[in-house]
Amino acid sequence: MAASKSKGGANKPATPKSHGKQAVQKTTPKGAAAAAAAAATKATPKSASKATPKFDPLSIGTIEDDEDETQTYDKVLASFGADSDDEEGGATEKEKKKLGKKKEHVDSEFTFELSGGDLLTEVGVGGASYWDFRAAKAAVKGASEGYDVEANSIEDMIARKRLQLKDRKKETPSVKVAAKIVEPVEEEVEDMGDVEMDANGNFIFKDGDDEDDADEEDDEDENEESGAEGDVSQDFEDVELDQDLQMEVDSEDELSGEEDQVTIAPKKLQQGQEDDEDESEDETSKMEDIVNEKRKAAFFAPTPEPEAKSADSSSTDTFTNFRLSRPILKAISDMGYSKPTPIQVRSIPLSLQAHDLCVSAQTGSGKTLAFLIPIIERLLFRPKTIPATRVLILVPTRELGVQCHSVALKLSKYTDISWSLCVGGLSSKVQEAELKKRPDGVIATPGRLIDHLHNSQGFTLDGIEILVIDEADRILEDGFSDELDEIIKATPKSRQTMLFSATMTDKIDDLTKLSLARPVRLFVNKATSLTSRLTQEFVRVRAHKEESKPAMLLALCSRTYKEEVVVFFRSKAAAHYMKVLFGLCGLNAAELHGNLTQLQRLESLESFRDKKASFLLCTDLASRGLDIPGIKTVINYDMPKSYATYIHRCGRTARANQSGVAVSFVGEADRAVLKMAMKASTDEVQHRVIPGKVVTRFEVKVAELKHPAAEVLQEEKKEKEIRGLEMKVKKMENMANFEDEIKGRPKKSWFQTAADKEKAKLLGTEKHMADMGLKRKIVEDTRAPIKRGKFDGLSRHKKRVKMAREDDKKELALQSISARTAKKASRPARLATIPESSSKPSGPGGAGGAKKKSAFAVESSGVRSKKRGPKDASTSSNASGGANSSLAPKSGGGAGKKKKIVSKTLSKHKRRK
Ligand SMILES: Nc1ncnc2c1ncn2[C@@H]1O[C@H](COP(=O)(O)OP(=O)(O)OP(=O)(O)O)[C@@H](O)[C@H]1O
Repeated sequence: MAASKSKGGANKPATPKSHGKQAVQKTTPKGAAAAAAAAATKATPKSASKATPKFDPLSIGTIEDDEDETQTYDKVLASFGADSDDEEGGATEKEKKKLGKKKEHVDSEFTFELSGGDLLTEVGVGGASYWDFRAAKAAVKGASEGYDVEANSIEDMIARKRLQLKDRKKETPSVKVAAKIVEPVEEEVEDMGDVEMDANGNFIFKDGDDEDDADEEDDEDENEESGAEGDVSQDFEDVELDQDLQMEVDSEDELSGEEDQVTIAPKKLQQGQEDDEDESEDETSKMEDIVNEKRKAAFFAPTPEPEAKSADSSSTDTFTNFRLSRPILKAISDMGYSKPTPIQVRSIPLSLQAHDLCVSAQTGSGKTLAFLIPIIERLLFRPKTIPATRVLILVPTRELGVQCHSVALKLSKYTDISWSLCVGGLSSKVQEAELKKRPDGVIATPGRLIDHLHNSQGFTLDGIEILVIDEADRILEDGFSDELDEIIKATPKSRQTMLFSATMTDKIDDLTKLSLARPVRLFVNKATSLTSRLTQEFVRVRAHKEESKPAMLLALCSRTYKEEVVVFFRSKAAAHYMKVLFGLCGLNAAELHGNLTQLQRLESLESFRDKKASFLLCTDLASRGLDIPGIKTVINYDMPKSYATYIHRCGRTARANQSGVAVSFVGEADRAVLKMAMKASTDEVQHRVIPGKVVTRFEVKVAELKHPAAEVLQEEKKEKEIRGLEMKVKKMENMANFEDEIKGRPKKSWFQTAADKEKAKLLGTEKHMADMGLKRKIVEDTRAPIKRGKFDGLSRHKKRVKMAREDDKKELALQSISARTAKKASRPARLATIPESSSKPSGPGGAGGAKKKSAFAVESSGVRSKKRGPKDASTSSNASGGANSSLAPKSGGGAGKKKKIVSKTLSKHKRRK
C-alpha cells in the first residue's frame, strides 16, 4: 500500500506547483533523486509498510550535488559501519575513509518503534533531555582557570554568612519583632525576631509558619494592613477585575489560616470600554487588514492543507512516513520519540522539499526537531569530495545555541555529519579551528558568527544552502538588524531559508529583508496563544508596595512553589540579589544572567537541570527556547515589557504535553501586558492573593537579611576586584614574556563600533515600545552608515564576474582618459592657456586642470586598489582549501581564472576598438 501510494504521489508534490523553490528541485541531479529514492525504500522499516506516505519522497530537495560523488544510502550506511541490505557490497576501506570517520553503529535488527506510547510525556518527564553541556564546557574559554578563579564563589560566601548568622543566633536570644516593620533597613542583624534558625541553619517562622494554624486574624484585614496584597480594591477598578476577583474558588475551610487565595479573574477585559475605543478605529483597521492580506497572499505561497485525519490518526502520524534514512530514524528512536508533533508533521515534508518556511507553533511543541530532522536527512546526501559548510542555524542566545548543538549531535549520531557551535563565551580559537575543517553545519549567535566572518581566515558563508533562524522574530528585531543584514548578504540568495518561533511575525515589511522565495507560512497556533495546559496566575502588587516584592517571592517559593521553579527578573542585579537572599534563607537557587561567566552560566543550568538547585533566578536571557524538562512553575517577578516575551517566559513550563503554572507579579505599570494575556487566554486566569500576614512575616525576614546580604555582596565585590587585579598582573606578565607574539597577532575587526551596537539596541527597544503602544522616546539614528563590501552576498562566481567587469570598466576609463590626455597634449597650445603649474582658485569653475588631474589620480588609484581586492579574496579562499568551489562548480577556480576573464573581456574590447 505504501509503495503504490508513493508511486501515485511521485509526480504530485505536496506543495503548491508555483513554488519558487522548484528551481532547486529541477537542478537536482539524477543521482540525488535516486539516492533519495533508495533511502526511502531501504530506510523504511518493515513496521512502516502500512503507513501512508503523505508526501513524495522523490521530490526531496537535495543539498547541492552536481558532483558525481553523490552518496547513495548504502554508502552512507557503510561509512559508519551499519549493515546495508547487502553487507558484502558495502563501501571499501578506502571509501569508508573518504566518507568520514565512523560514527555509532546502527543495529542491523533496528526497526522504528511505532508503539512507544505517548513519548511526549515520557520525554517531557526527563527521558531524553536536550541538554548536554560537555561539548560547550570543553570549549569554554580558559575553563580550567575558571574553576580556580571561582574557588571562592558566591555559594561559599553565602554558606559562610549563613554559618555566621547561625552562630550569632546561638549567642543572642531570640527577640520578637513587631509584625509591622517601621524601619526595616535599620534593623540589627541580631534582631532575628521570631524568625529563628534550626540546627541545619534553616529559618523557622515561629509565628504561624504552619499552614494549619487557624488562629489568624481575618485575611482581608491583614492584607489591608500590610498593603502587600489581599483585597482587590480600587487600584484595579479600571481593568474591571474587582467583583470577580472576590469570587472564591476554594472552600472557606481551605482558605482559612495562611493559605493563599486563588480566585478566577474575569474575562471582562475583552469587552466594555476598550471595545468602544476600538470601534472608531474599526474601519481603518479593516482597510489595513484587507491591504495586508493581499500583500501576504502575494508574498507567501499558499499553505498546504493538513492531511485529513483518519479515524485512527495516531497510527498514521509516524516518523517513518517522512521516508527518513535509517540512521536518523534510529537516532530519533534512541532519543525516545515515536510520533512527530503536529508542527513536525506539517513542516518536515515541506522542509525536505526545500521550501522556504515561516513557522509559528506554540512553545514546547517541538520546533527544534522540526528543522533539524530534514536538515540532517538532506545532509546525508551531500557531495563529499570537498568539505563545505552548507547549513547555518542562527539563534539569539548562547545557551540556545548549546541546546540546539546538543540536539543536532544526538540526531547525527549515526551519520558522518559534523557540527560546529559558534557562540559567544566559548573559545574563538577552538571555533576557528573547527571552521577551518568546514563542518557541515554551524550553529551560531549572530555576533560571534560575524566575528568569524571578519577575523577567521578563509571562513565565508558562500556555501550556505540552508539557513534556519530560530526565534526569528527576536533576531528580526532592531537590536540584531545590522548583524542580520550582514549575515544575509554573506549567504547566497539561492539558499533555503526557514524561520521558526512561537511568536513568529508574518509582517511582510519585517520579512522582506531576508530575501525569501515564496515562503510557505505555517502558523499551527495563533502566535499569541499559550498552551491550555498552562495555568496563568497573577499576584497584584500595589504601587506603593513594590518593595514588598522580595518578601512576596520568598513567601511563594517557601510555601507554594518549592521546586522546579524559574523566576524571571528584569535586571541582572535583581536576580543576583535574590540569589543571595534565597541562599541566606536556605533556598537552593541557581542564577542565569549576563553578569556571569559562560562557565558559570552553563553550570547554573546544569545544577537546575539536575535538580540540585530548586530555583533558577534569571533574566530574559533564559526566556526563549530553553528546554529544561520538568519545570513546573514560571514566576514573573517583574512582568516583561512585551506580551511576546511573556509568552516565551511562560513557555518554559507546560512543554511537551506537561502542565505548568505561570505566576506574574503585576504592578501598575504592567497592565498592558496583563490585559493582553487575559485577552489571549482561552482558559480562566487566576488571581492569587498571598495573605498579608504572611507577606509581613517575610518582610521582616527580608529586612533582617538585608544587612547580611549586603555584606555578602560587598565581599563578592572585593573578591572581584582582587581577581581583576590578578588578571591585570597576568596580562602584564604575558605581555612582558610574549610581547612580539601578542603584538604580531592580526588585529580583530568588527563591523560596528560599541557605540553603534548600543545605539542599535536602544533603537530596538524604542521600536518595541512603540509597537506596544507605549510612549516612545525618539532616539535619533546617528550611527555612521555601515560600510559593507560592494559585492557582499553574491556568490563567488558572480562576485568574480562583477569584479572583472568593474576592472574592465576602470581599465577602459583609464585608457580613454590617457588617450584624451595624449590627444590634448599633442594639440598646439592656445594662446590664452594658463600654464598647468599655476595655481587656480578653488570653487565652481575654478577647479580646472588641477581638479581633473586629481580625479584621474583618484580613479587610477581606485583601479589599483580594486584590482588588489579580488586577488586578496582568492588568495584567502585558496589558503582555506577552496572548500566552496564545489558548491559553485560552474563559477570556475581561483585567481588564475579571474585573470583570464579580465583579459578575455579586455581583448574583446580591444578587438572592438
Ligand atoms: N516528536 C516528539 N515526541 C516527543 N517529544 C518531543 C518530540 N519533539 C520534541 N519533543 C520534546 O518537546 C520538548 C520541546 O521541544 P522544543 O524545545 O523543540 O520546543 P520548541 O517548540 O522549540 O519550544 P520553544 O518555542 O520554547 O523554543 C523537548 O523536550 C523535546 O524533547
